[in-house]
Amino acid sequence: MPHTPDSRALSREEFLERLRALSARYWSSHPFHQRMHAGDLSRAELRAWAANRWCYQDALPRKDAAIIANCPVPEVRRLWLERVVYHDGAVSGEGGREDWLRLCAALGLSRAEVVDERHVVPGVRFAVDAYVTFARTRPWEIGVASGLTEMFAGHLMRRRVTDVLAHYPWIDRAALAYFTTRVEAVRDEGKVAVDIVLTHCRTREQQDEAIAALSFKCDVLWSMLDAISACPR
Ligand SMILES: O=C(O)c1cc(C(=O)O)c2c(n1)C(=O)C(=O)c1cc(C(=O)O)[nH]c1-2
Repeated sequence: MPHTPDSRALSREEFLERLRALSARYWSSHPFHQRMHAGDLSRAELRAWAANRWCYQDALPRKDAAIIANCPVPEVRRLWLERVVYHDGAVSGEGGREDWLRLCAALGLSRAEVVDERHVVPGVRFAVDAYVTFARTRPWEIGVASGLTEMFAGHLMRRRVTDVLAHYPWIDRAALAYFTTRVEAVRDEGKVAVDIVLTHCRTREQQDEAIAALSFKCDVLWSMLDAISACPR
């Protein structure tokens, strides 16, 4: 489809600047994460966090598959498929979901009680469902934009590994494989996703929708931690 240049469109630099400005609303500044990084969470709180975040981890490949299903661009579908394989693993027993379950096991949660989601609170389920529905129902490039919180995630994950090892000595490094592995992937995936959004959101309307999508995603993550914070300590 030929593009008519939009005179109101932001330059790549301005657009990127507007997206990056949303880092102020990222969940790194949520009080629950701040308590986690300061070593103030009880074992019960860490377990509630891991069991609830499982819901998010489990939804990611479905969210990414929804973006693929909506996307008419083969090069983007090929790139995006790597995300599904990353989380589900190339074979059974591998991948991000399995690494998350290993972290849960190290925190004292059985596989069965995580996978059946008995500990997942309604606010987390609502937030995660909203994220998957967003990817299913919005244009594919706007779905990609909603995942751009990954631009902010690398720094937070690196700090998480250091802070968790320092403050919760009963958790060993092997249990944190999800994060130690994910840090590298997020850096590369983040660059790919930013480039896709900057390239495919060309009109001012699309750019504004992409910024709103990233804002929505900040709300999804923040709401998850609000709901997790209300779990018994
Ligand atoms: O630990 C974190 O703080 C964190 C944050 C995010 C994020 O910002 O959405 C993701 C992840 N981790 C993550 O591990 C991950 O696989 C991931 C995928 C996505 C996404 O929206 O597609 N976000 C994130």
